Amino acid sequence: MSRFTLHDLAAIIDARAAAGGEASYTRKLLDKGPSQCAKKMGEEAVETVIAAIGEDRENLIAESADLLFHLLVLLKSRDVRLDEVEATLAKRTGMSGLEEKAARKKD
Ligand SMILES: N=c1c2ncn([C@@H]3O[C@H](COP(=O)(O)OP(=O)(O)OP(=O)(O)O)[C@@H](O)[C@H]3O)c2ncn1[C@@H]1O[C@H](COP(=O)(O)O)[C@@H](O)[C@H]1O
Repeated sequence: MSRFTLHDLAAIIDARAAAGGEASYTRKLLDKGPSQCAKKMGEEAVETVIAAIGEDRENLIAESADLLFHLLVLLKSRDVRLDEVEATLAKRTGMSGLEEKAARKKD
């Protein structure tokens, strides 16, 4: 079985966004606009933090899945593609986190 990736999930989100009329969770959330998508992603981020602090490994995995899904929906709501985020990450490879932070402060 081939590996399911975030790109596969982003493609499903694209398809739901393009599908006319029929109700889907993704489409309903996108129809509420970027602010609601951001609010929902914020909730999922908090739930992920709580799961991490609670040391419940299975819950952390489940909440992380919710968080990544809602991040992709949020990016879609602002027409940002996953590969654009990946390109930014790629530019940072070979640079330490501390160097990256210093470089950002100069911008
Ligand atoms: N990966 C996900 C996924 N992860 C989480 N969720 C939904 O995100 C919601 C999480 O919200 P909460 O945990 O806060 O629960 P809730 O109370 O039901 O949410 P709200 O009513 O507050 O919005 C739940 O309704 C989950 O079902 C997801 N919904 C969809 N997907 C993927 O998107 C595809 C398309 O889904 P639809 O758009 O529903 O067809 C699916 O096949 C999946 O691959």
